[in-house]
Amino acid sequence: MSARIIDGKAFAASLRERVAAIVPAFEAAAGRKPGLTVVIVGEDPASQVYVRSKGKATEAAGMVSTTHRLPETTTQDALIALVRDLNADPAVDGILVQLPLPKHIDEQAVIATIDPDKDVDGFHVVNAGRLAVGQEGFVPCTPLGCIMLLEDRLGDLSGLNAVVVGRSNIVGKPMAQLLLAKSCTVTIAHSRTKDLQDVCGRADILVAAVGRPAMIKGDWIKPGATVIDVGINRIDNGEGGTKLAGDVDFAEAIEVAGAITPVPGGVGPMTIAVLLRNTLVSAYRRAGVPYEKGAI
Ligand SMILES: Nc1nc2c(c(=O)[nH]1)N[C@@H](CN(C=O)c1ccc(C(=O)N[C@@H](CCC(=O)O)C(=O)O)cc1)CN2
Repeated sequence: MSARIIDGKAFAASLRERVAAIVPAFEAAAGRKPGLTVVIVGEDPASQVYVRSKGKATEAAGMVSTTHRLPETTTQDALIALVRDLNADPAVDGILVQLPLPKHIDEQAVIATIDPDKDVDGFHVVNAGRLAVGQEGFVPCTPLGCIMLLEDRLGDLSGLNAVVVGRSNIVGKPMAQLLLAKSCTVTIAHSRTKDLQDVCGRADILVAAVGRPAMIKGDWIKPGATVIDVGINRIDNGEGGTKLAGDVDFAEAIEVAGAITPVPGGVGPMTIAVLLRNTLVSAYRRAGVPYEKGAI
């Protein structure tokens, strides 16, 4: 058996187009464009690439993109002061502080400063709480993108056994909450889980978000399962360079799974597409303009 490849790149492109098609209607109703501000501290090369991509995608969708590039030596107080200014700026609908931050800055303290109603990353504890109790808020972009891919592939997810390997605040935990909200039977597994292979083998939906290249082997996967690989690990390509690899052993998994996201080209591109979606939703909510929820 050879699994169907879930084309996250194509799905993300269509989501970005859908968002861009709605932006003019927002502008006509609100008299301004939606605005996303991204803050990056330091020179982490991968973060620089992601932030550039976010800026380009935001502009391509017809929104206002602003990027604050701060030096590695920026103090936590200076970063928090900038976030407070952005909270108070009516033209800013979405604030995103690129992670990871330099070690001398407490990420949680910075995230806690972001106005929850501009927190398009969905990382603020208020948005985590809203997700947990089923209230409207912002949901982290990567897990929401995974749910979109899963529903596109499987339709109704209710009753399915879902296993999420990884318990981070930005992927594992919100992913589990979203699957629960879709009426899946959810297990969160992690590095201390006993019989991890056995736990994974019971999953109709297996989400890997551990950050360990090729950790999930083919014989861990239930035949026909849908596998969502959130891992983006840079590894040696054997020719003196590097390449990206997921948390799932793709060559093995493709022989067993029913469908699987590749790395690259699976979940990754959904992160930025959903960010644009969250920014547009924020703009509508903040402007008090009604919008068709199903459309975005
Ligand atoms: N504030 C945030 N920081 C970080 C987030 C986030 O959602 N909010 N997520 C990641 C990084 N990230 C966006 O910021 C991101 C990661 C990967 C991709 C992506 O498109 N990946 C491609 C491969 C790209 C490449 O060649 O390197 C893919 O998987 O196909 C987009 C965004 C951590 N920080």
